[in-house]
Amino acid sequence: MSLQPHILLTPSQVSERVILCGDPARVNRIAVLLSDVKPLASNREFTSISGEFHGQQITVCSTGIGAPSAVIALEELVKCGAKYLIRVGSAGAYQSHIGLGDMIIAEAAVRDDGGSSSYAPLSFPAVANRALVNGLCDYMKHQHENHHCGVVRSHDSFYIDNELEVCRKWHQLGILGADMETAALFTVGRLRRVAVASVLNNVVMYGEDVADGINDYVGAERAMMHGELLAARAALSALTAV
Ligand SMILES: O=P(O)(O)O[C@H]1O[C@H](CO)[C@@H](O)[C@H]1O
Ligand SMILES: O=c1cc[nH]c(=O)[nH]1
Repeated sequence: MSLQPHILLTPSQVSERVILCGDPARVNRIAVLLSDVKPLASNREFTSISGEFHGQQITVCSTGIGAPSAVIALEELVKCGAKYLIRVGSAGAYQSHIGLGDMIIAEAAVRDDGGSSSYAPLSFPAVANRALVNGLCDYMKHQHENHHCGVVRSHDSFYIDNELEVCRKWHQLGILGADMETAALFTVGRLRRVAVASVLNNVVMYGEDVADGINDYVGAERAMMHGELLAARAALSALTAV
């Protein structure tokens, strides 16, 4: 099969187990957890490497911001043979008990994004793969790290005028936090018959607690960097357990 037009990868370069992350810079931060790391490609928002973890080949690929580019990456990776994919992302919390650097493990996602709607009506649920979710939760329990399993919301906009109102609505409905890609990845992954999960590092406290976060800026920064690596470790553990 030919070179994929956006990720610039061929099937021989992609393993069955894949970590997806939004930020291209995160790819190299995740690389420290792998051995035998090889840079693969870098085009637009899609930066990729391969490496090994506990004897398994792993591909790490960034997806940029938002559902459209995340789904392009997913589709092209699946064409190259990816079968198990975990998003290692960041989120903003919708609940005040979720601290900075805490893990949010998405069991399902509210489809407030446009990307997933191009594929399926809103009545189609965005649900994670159960085996991968169990793997992520098992890892967190084993490490005694703060983690929260439940439903997240994926959206398309950061700067809408009624942001506070929207956050309050989803807070009241018990949604754990927000990102921009999880719902589309779950929806399209399900349609393409591949296993997808998402583990999100909380980088924004829920509204009422923002002042506390700013007062402890250094502590907050440390917690979030710890959270990013913790999410990646959990993803590697879950990917190599399936
Ligand atoms: O940290 P990443 O993976 O980029 O994810 C989150 O950060 C970006 C917004 O700043 C969005 O892509 C959102 O989903
Ligand atoms: O508040 C946030 C932080 C990261 N990603 C989001 O979508 N929202």
